[in-house]
Amino acid sequence: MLLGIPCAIHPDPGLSSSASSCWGNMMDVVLLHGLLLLLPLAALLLYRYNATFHYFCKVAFFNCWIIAMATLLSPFAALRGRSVENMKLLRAAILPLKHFYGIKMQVWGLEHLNTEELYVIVSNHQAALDLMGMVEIIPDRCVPIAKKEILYMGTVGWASWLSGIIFVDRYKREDAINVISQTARTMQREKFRVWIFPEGTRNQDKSMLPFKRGAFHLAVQAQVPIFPVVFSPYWDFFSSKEKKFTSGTCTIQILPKVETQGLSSTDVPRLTDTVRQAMADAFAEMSVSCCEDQSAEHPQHPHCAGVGAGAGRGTGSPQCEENTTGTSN
Ligand SMILES: CCCCCCCC/C=C\CCCCCCCC(=O)SCCNC(=O)CCNC(=O)[C@H](O)C(C)(C)COP(=O)(O)OP(=O)(O)OC[C@H]1O[C@@H](n2cnc3c(N)ncnc32)[C@H](O)[C@@H]1OP(=O)(O)O
Ligand SMILES: CCCCCCCCCCCCCC(=O)OC[C@@H](O)COP(=O)(O)O
Repeated sequence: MLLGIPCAIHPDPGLSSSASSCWGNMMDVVLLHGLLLLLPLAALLLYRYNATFHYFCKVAFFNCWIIAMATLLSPFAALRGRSVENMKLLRAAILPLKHFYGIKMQVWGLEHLNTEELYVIVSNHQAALDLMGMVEIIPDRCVPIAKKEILYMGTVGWASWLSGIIFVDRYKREDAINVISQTARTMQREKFRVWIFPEGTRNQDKSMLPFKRGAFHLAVQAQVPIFPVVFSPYWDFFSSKEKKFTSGTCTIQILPKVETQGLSSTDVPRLTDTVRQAMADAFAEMSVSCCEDQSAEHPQHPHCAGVGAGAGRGTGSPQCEENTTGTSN
């Protein structure tokens, strides 16, 4: 008997039709087992040697991790209710991801964020992978502004809502402006910081998109400073166009704060341009050191060396904090 199928092991040429169909069943089972063994092997080989398959596996793992964590942690977050304190759970859930992907995180200028005051963080937005960089530096009591679509992503939406993430409908300008104006009032009252991606969408081009003005209106209305944050280009380890996802290094640079005290809505266009220019300069500088990294055989904190000269705009020297992971692909 094989897996509950009563059957002779060796077929006899003189067997009845029921016996030969029994032999057929056994062959099916053997083939099925063979296939079941071969499939993981084939997947393993594809993962190892096919960059596109590798990319999709890693992206799928990223999404599954977020969904799993959101599903696991939402009930705990729900006990507290909607609260910015739940961002700590979200942060802890995402922090380990860099280890799985072999992504090293280098942070410069973290000392700029070590202040009691409230502020708005603006950063460039390359991919969902930005979440891994965000959790490296996100200060206490800080919530991102996100597109409303995330709210409808099942438990991910639920976890995001419970963590106090603020949602805007990008296709309804009036509504989005209202949400931002209301945020300006509540961030002072409830003492929280806000993180906005002023490009408004993901962008992996060599330059940043024009900035939306909401973040700057928010900072001016709340009369809080802006901290520009720049993620170095992901080109050497991630590209959704080329379907590339390898291990690599991401540098996060926190630029000195830009004050908004005394500014009004008429100053917003100029403020937006000033901040974008500072970020674009830092991004360009990081792009150079990013490409140098690729060619250098033994880079020794190349980003620190590269930025020390240019990006120490303003206070203090840039702090280079390497947050290294062990694994690679
Ligand atoms: C518990 C454990 C759980 C574990 C699991 C975790 C799950 C993890 C999941 C999730 C984590 C979080 C993930 C975060 C990442 C998400 C990232 C995104 O979603 S990025 C997309 C959304 N973000 C934005 O879109 C930026 C904000 N947008 C804006 O600021 C825009 O300005 C907006 C929408 C308000 C309007 O956009 P316009 O396209 O119309 O363009 P404009 O040029 O900016 O504005 C047009 C006019 O309106 C004025 N305006 C804009 N905002 C104003 C305001 N607040 N007040 C007054 N006027 C305003 C402007 O000054 C402009 O007018 P004039 O040209 O200057 O005359
Ligand atoms: C029920 C199905 C759930 C599927 C859940 C997939 C989990 C991944 C969610 C991670 C959120 C990452 C945040 C992010 O990076 O969103 C992209 C937006 O910023 C910009 O959007 P777009 O570039 O304008 O499309």
